[in-house]
Amino acid sequence: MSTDGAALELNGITVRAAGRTLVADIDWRVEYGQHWVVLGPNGAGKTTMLSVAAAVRHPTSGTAEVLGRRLGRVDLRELRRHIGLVAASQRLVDEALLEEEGATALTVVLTGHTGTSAPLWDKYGDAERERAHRLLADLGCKDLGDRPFGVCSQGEKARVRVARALMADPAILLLDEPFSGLDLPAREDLIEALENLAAARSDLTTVLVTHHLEEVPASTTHALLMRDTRVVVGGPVGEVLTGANLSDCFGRRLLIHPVDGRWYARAVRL
Ligand SMILES: Nc1ncnc2c1ncn2[C@@H]1O[C@H](COP(=O)(O)OP(=O)(O)OP(=O)(O)O)[C@@H](O)[C@H]1O
Repeated sequence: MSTDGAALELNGITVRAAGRTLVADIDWRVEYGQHWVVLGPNGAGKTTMLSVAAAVRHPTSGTAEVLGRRLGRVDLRELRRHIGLVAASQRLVDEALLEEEGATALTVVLTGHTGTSAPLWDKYGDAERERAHRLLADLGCKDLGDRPFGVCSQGEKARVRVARALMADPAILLLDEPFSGLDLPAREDLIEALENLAAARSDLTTVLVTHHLEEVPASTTHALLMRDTRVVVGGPVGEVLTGANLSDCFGRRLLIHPVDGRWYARAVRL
């Protein structure tokens, strides 16, 4: 896949459903190799916007180009092969099936190669198995290969999901609230794994949707803040993650503390 132009370019996109506007007039450009975080209150439109970026839904108006392909003019299934997506909405069906079958963590990662919710064994040779093992190791869970996915902890599952999304060697990795339900050590392990991934694969583009500033990896290069269906501000992370911008975005006076490349937030008590 060519890496000319932007990894993602949304021009004036609006998404409407059931008589409501879910996102309105969004302009957003993500260059290859950038690592974005998208923050904003519940219902701001983050997941809706990410579903356009993931080539899962079309905008109602405006244009969306993902990896240089214009949505509406390309085969979405083919395009999705180049997009790694980790999102609760997309995982429910797949994972229930895999857990029922007693699939191991390695098998779950292998299914990322075929983009299927069941393993297609004749498609996985030694090279794919080696790659799946390597990805598990890269995500800090090299000993999990033989463990049934169903018994893995929430933190282990979260990292296996990222390994699965990377199995098809995507050009862009989209993560929608990958930290939800994780305890503090599991969250920190996943953040470290994402930072290591960014360091190891300089060509990979990532977009992370999260609710918590504490979950923004130090490898993040850019931030987009959303509120009420719209973008409040987007740009280099150091310029965007300020107390003034986040207070504006969340509608509360917030203080932001950058520490060692990470960020912490708290409300100002009146
Ligand atoms: N298919 C749909 N039909 C009607 N309303 C929808 C649909 N999908 C989403 N919405 C609504 O659109 C708004 C934006 O939803 P979205 O999931 O994009 O927000 P979000 O910023 O990701 O929120 P959260 O942080 O709570 O996950 C919400 O009010 C949601 O209820």
